[in-house]
Amino acid sequence: MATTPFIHDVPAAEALAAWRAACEAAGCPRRVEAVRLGLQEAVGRVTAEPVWATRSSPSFDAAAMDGIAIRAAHTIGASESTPVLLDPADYVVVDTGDPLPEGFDAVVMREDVHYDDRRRAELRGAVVPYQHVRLIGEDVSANELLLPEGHRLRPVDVAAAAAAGAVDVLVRRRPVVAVLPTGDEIRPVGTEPAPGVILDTNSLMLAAQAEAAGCQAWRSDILPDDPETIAAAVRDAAARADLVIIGAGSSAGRDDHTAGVVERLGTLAVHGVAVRPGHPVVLGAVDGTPVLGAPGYPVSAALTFDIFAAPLVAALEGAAPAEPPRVRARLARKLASRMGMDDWIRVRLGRVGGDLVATPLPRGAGVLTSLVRADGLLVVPAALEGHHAGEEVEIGLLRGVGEIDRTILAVGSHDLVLDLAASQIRAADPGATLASSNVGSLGGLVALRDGLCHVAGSHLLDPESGEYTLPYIDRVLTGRDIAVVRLVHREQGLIVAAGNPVGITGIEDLTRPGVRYVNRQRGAGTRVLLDHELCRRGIAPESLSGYTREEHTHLAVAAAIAADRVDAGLGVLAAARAFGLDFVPVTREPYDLVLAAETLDDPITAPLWPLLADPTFRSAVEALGGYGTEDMGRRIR
Ligand SMILES: Nc1nc2c(c(=O)[nH]1)N[C@H]1C(S)=C(S)[C@@H](COP(=O)(O)OP(=O)(O)OC[C@H]3O[C@@H](n4cnc5c(N)ncnc54)[C@H](O)[C@@H]3O)O[C@H]1N2
Ligand code: MOO
Repeated sequence: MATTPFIHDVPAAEALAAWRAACEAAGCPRRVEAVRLGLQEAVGRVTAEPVWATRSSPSFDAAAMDGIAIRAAHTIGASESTPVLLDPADYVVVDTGDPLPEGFDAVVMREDVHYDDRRRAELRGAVVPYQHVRLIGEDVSANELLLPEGHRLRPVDVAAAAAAGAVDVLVRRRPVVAVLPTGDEIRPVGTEPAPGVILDTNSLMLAAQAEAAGCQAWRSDILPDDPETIAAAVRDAAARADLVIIGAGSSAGRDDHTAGVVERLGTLAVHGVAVRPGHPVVLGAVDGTPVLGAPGYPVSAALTFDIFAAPLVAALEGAAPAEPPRVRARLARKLASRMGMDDWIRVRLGRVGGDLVATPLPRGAGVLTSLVRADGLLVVPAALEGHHAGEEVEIGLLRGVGEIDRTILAVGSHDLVLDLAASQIRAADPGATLASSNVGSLGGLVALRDGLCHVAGSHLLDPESGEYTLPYIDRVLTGRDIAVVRLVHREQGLIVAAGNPVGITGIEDLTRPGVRYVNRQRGAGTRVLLDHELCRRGIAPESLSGYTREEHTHLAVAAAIAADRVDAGLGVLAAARAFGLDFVPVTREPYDLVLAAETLDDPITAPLWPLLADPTFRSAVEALGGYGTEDMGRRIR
């Protein structure tokens, strides 16, 4: 196939099939070689031939209980009122696992045997033949098929194989995966960050993904964006590996050489798939070895491995690729998706009122934490424009349902105290999780109304009454039995660069020419607060340069100031401190947790309440700066 000036959008399944066909045509081996391994080394490997039992297990009739071996016929007619007495010659004391003595056909548990003073055994019930006897071959019989070919061995499999007479098994060797990071801007992990420097986090991840998929992985040095160097490295790797992964350079930039190199050295089967993230993927073969060009963005790289590399290496081992368990969940909010591309959406999951709820995480291909925090993956197929809020969707699980069922979903305004609480809850109970997602205070109350979270974090000022949050509850959650638990009081103010170089002294200064402001998103309590402060002073929002520029968290506001993209933003003192910035106080406000009253007694939220009463936690919160914990945990409604 000829290279096009730009990449195609081949559907994922078609791309995989085209890659397979190209690999076959290029003479890539269908399977890696088989090796014989001792059972203790074979777990995780895939069988290269069936395992037949050469021995029965048990290999003799065995007592299944501690007690006595008897002849069942001797007990006919025995009952509570007409017990049978067996002479010592008519029974043999046996322990679990002992061979059944010759001529005996049943075992009676010692609990059911009474002896008289002449050591006669009294039995108060009839016994059927082979009671408590494990017959020859009960587990497995000689000549039975124990494990088929293409089976990934688990601990139970090797134990059963050993019991059935095996000492070793013929399995596929681990496929070898070579990872070749490329890019002039890429530096090894551990290098000091500087503008333009990107740490090579992808090769760490891709190699680990390969190992987790059962392969042996190695990484080359980071290669410069030079086609000759990359070509030489690919040839070298192709000679030594079963799959070569070239990191980055997959797209259409001036320094993107992956597709060109693959085409020049061998076959370029696919460049560009209808998958996002992962769009510019390169699939081909060089010198009889499959080659995958993984896009540079970390989420794209990770998903590309799962979608394309994992099935390929599983096929090399002769096994089916691992499939995540699937569940159905309700979507917490509307999800738009571009037609023509499979959209891989990372989601958080939690169980609210019996239903699993999926909250989409940030979608950027560079937002690796979206995969870190994800409980599952939702694929919006190319044919769909997205999903409605509340629609039931299918999710591939990345975490156990048990853990998900113990996740407190906090949705609403972001506060650092929630992050601290999340880490403390996990430290105290490894099975419990607090997951907070930030949609602003109002968004949190709406999510609570719609049954999409357990707890909403809110600090919404009602300008008319001067009260926080409660008036909004009456409006948004009308008629519901709602509890409000105070979390903290906190200092809100203007975050400014260290040393306050622009000389901001208060809200009025935000209108000064040249002062660049960064706002919070609509529905965020901090934005409501700004609007209130502007209104009180008769300042029009349009007179702030940057009123429409939005960030979604206090920390993101602080980060923008630290990077000198803007001069000021309203936020909490703790966020200013976290970035070593200055702070001009504006007000002190309460931040509350809003929840359905019945949720107070829900076992899911149980880990939260003792934490709020814990003096150590309170001191840790105060140490963040700008927080008052005097009312922490007090129910104010
Ligand atoms: N004009 C277009 N530009 C881009 C397109 C497009 O269709 N047209 N596609 C975008 C998409 S989608 C993706 S995905 C990326 C793919 O980029 P490349 O594979 O060419 O990779 P680079 O441009 O070299 O890097 C992208 C990004 O990833 C970082 N990176 C690279 N290597 C590593 C590594 N080992 N560890 C961590 N991060 C890495 C790199 O520094 C860049 O930030 O292209 C878009 N552009
Ligand atoms: O397709 Mo790219 O891989 O979205 O980021």
